[in-house]
Amino acid sequence: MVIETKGLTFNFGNQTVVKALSLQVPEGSIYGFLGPNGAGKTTTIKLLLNLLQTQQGDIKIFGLDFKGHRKQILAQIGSLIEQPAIYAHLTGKENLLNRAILLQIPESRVDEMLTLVKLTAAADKKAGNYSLGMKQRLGIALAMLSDPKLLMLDEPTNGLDPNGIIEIRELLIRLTTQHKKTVFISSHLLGEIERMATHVGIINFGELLFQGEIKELQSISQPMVLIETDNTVDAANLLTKNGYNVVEVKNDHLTVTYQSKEKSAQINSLLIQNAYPVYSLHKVQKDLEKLFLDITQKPAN
Ligand SMILES: Nc1ncnc2c1ncn2[C@@H]1O[C@H](COP(=O)(O)OP(=O)(O)OP(=O)(O)O)[C@@H](O)[C@H]1O
Repeated sequence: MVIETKGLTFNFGNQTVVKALSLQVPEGSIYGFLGPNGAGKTTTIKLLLNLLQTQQGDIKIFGLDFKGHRKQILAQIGSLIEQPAIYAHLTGKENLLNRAILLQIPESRVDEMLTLVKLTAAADKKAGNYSLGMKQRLGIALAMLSDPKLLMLDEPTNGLDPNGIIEIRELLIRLTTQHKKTVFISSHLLGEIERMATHVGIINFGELLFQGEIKELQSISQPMVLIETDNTVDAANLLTKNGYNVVEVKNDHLTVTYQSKEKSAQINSLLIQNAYPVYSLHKVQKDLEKLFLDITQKPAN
């Protein structure tokens, strides 16, 4: 594991904003850290970067205990929290050169980073004139300059247009697949994360509600059978009497929990034998957006 926390807890005054968090971020993953606004994502990232002092629990990064290996660990993490620290009056390239000199990194890395984030053509433009998406990419280039193993990004696509979002997504996928990095990215948008993440952690009110591979999240969403018919209330009664779990009754359709394809065929026969016309019958997977809402709509304690 690249990041492993146990019982990580943090309070602001008497408000517990991170509750006994046990994160497991595998090497080479894009780990999407999902949660609505105020869930505790930024606080968690700040704890992982030692920008906030851990009050309770343990953090291991690269297999090393944070306590005792702080410097060694932080030297291998690149991060982008809120706005990137960019000098608006300097060009993109000058911003990178400045940082390279400061960190005693060979200047050749600057051109490599410009290529990586696809800013070569805009290298000599003032960074103040960059679009938001270009600024974010320059921020990622700055974070990657020292060639860290782990990149931590706090809502890097906030405020970006769809093209800007796609560019960041492609960049992060390149970083993990071609450059063997691990990316930890927070977001409140599931749709955005599911297109790139390999692993997901879902946090709400400081608590981890789900953690696993993206496909596990998809598989825990129960599929349904949607049936288009008439007299839906009566049809629903018939199905219920025959042991089917009807979850929704609308004017023109019914939704029943999916069990198997044979059971779906039996539903079809049963309705037809009882003179309910079946205009259509198909299996639907609950989309992740809906699943995310279901998981996070847990009331606060
Ligand atoms: N410096 C602070 N002092 C007191 N409370 C704070 C402070 N920073 C954050 N909080 C509170 O901690 C909780 C978690 O905030 P945090 O910023 O970690 O959430 P988040 O998931 O990153 O949300 P967002 O997407 O809105 O940034 C919120 O209730 C917030 O109001």
